[in-house]
Amino acid sequence: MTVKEPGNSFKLNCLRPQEGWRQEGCSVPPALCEYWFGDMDHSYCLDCICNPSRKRPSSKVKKQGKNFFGVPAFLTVSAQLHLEVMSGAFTQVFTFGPTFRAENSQSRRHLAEFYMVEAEMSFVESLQDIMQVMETLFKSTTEAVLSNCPEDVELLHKFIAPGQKDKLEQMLKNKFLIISYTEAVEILKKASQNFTFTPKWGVDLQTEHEKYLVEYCGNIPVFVINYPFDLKPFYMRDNEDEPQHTVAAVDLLVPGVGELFGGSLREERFHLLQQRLARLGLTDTYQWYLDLRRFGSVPHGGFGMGFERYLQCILGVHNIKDVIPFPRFSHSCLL
Ligand SMILES: NC(=O)C[C@H](N)C(=O)O
Repeated sequence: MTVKEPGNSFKLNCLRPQEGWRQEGCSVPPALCEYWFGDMDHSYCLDCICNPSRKRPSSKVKKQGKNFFGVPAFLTVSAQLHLEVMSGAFTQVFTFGPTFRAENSQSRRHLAEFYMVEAEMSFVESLQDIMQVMETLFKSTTEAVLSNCPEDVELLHKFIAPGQKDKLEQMLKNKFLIISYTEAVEILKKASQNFTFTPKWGVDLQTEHEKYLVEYCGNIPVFVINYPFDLKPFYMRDNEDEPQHTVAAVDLLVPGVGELFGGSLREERFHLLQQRLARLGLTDTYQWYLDLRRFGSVPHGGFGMGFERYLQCILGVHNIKDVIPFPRFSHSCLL
């Protein structure tokens, strides 16, 4: 392994297919499964990669020929909607599979193809319940990785991210913090730091904002909850509050990476979902989703966690392209 000065810009090509990847990269999926099957009693669902409709423009990674399926098909951006169907039958479900996003980004945190762990739980009525599962998933998986391959994690920490071990310990031993989106914007407005994007209620948090918030919170992972209604997708549950109208959404921001998990309570109320889809002109596309509510639904919610970002977070690897053997990103699909 070639070791360069910490802080320099380097590629971990040597690590990708060798020990680091095999030990950490490969020990995470079993650790995740152990958590879901063992402690949580979730059912594993395989999801499909080709879907007939797209939820957001970023799913346009590749448009399949119309003739093959008879309808235009797109690569999946999330298994969530299918997991919602399955959670109606099996109560608690999860999946772990490839996900595609056509973000035109060269950033150190984005890939066009990545893996996501997604979970959906029925009879969940508060964000608190979802955050509890996110926090235990993060902590128990990390503890399993640390106890299954301590030497390899130590080696990576020593040469790639000195100080990461202490940071990880802080994350594991402290309770994650919770702030609302509105509080987050207030904190950012009061910051002495000049941001490239001026923080403003109703506008998405940028990477620089997420970084500031995590540092402000003492480098402990922080849940940001209740985002503006107009910023979020149609399936998130309306908090029906005013004057600042929000939905029951939650993102978990972690040191060094920013957003690691995203989730929400889902809108299970037929009339509210129907109005929202109609306003967005999506009624026909999501008729099947609406039917899930039409014929009876239960309060439910879930989340997704980016697998490669999780590896970045626990190992302290700066660039996401260094935790995956064959990274795909805009204008790059090599090998
Ligand atoms: N399953 C989830 O809640 C993940 C969410 N659909 C996302 O795309 O981030």
